[in-house]
Amino acid sequence: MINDANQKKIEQAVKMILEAVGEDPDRDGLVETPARVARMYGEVFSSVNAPAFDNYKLFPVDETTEMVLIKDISFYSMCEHHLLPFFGTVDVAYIPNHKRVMGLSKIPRLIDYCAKRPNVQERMTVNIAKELTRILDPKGIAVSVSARHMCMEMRGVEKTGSQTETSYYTGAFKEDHELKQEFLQRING
Ligand SMILES: Nc1nc2c(ncn2[C@@H]2O[C@H](COP(=O)(O)OP(=O)(O)OP(=O)(O)O)[C@@H](O)[C@H]2O)c(=O)[nH]1
Ligand SMILES: [Zn+2]
Repeated sequence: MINDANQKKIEQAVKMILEAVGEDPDRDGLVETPARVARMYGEVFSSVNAPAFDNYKLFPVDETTEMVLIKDISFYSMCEHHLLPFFGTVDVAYIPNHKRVMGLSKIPRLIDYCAKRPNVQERMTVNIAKELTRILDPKGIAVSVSARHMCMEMRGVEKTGSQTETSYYTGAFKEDHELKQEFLQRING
């Protein structure tokens, strides 16, 4: 959450950027832009210095419950090198432990929590697994992230539509080749 002082700080910075690129920050279309950008940064960076993610509920299950897989969860984040968006989908699987599972909607919420800060895709991928480990202590986690990076598309190397894929495995997914293959088959098939 951005407080009033920081909102003003961003507004001043955006005004300076507009001036530096040769724009007139006082023209009609731009006059409210610094304030809008400050509010927007408040949204897309809302996890910076936020308290640990605690918006979840755990539910009891039988100990034989197997892989819980949620596919194609959309996310939007910002690359920390250029402050341009990278966005795509996350597939997450875990093997429950301690006879408990997490409320399903809380996994996309956790992904948003991990996404709403300046990021690199690799670190976001690992962070999702770390948060799930903290909350659930599962027998294993698999996280696969596929994303488009605007810093590679609209500038720089300009490779439109290229996808960056990252993954991270813990516990049973790391040790059990068949389980990892099952995860990959289910997310790709
Ligand atoms: N590993 C990783 N790299 C990223 C990510 N997002 C952006 N990058 C890269 O960060 C690098 C920054 O490299 P620099 O050479 O300092 O920046 P640059 O001069 O703007 O580089 P170009 O993008 O090649 O023009 C670039 O290669 C980006 O593609 C990410 O999530 N993970
Ligand atoms: Zn970038």
